[in-house]
Amino acid sequence: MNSDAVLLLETVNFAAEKHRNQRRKDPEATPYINHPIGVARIISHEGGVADIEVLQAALLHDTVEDTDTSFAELESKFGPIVARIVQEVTDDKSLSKQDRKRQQVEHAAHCSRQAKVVKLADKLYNLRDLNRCTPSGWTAERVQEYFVWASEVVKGLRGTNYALEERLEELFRQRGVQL
Ligand SMILES: Nc1nc2c(ncn2[C@@H]2O[C@H](COP(=O)(O)OP(=O)(O)O)[C@@H](OP(=O)(O)OP(=O)(O)O)[C@H]2O)c(=O)[nH]1
Ligand SMILES: [Mn+2]
Repeated sequence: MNSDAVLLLETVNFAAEKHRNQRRKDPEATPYINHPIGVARIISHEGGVADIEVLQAALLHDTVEDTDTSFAELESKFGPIVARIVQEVTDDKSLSKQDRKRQQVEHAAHCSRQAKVVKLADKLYNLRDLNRCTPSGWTAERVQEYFVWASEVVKGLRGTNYALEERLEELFRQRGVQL
């Protein structure tokens, strides 16, 4: 039995159940699970990273932030390393939105390499999604502000994965945003 394959299916199934009632903000209300699956896929397919714990953390990365999942639950099901990576990429929801955004910029450089890979792929997925279509209710200015803020976060993540950083740089360049 290929235990990595079994583990990944357990993880993606857990994430799918947790995000089952959630939709993306695009006009078609795409199932939310497309996002964590896409982030994990960017890491393996484009980043060339096959670290099972990083791929699991990518699949789980929004479960605590956006569903009823706790870190204790992740730790008991998937172990301390996966739970720690998810914790590193989870915003503190008790803070105001402005403080959360500022904290991401400040914390990026202090994350582990594993967490940095997840954060790079998360930003890459979301920026591509913004290029694909505008979330309901977002103005062009809000989209541009997200690019500018994301570039500030990505600055702290540099030196982690050349392929992902190159692709992010190209997206920022297209928007006239200096990294
Ligand atoms: N581009 C895009 N984003 C969508 C869509 N639907 C949901 N999102 C999520 O919205 C978040 C970005 O929107 P914001 O307004 O900045 O954040 P908010 O969720 O705190 O309101 C991202 O969260 P995140 O993954 O936690 O990442 P981050 O905000 O920490 O970078 C992203 O995954 C969509 O259709 N397009
Ligand atoms: Mn995300």
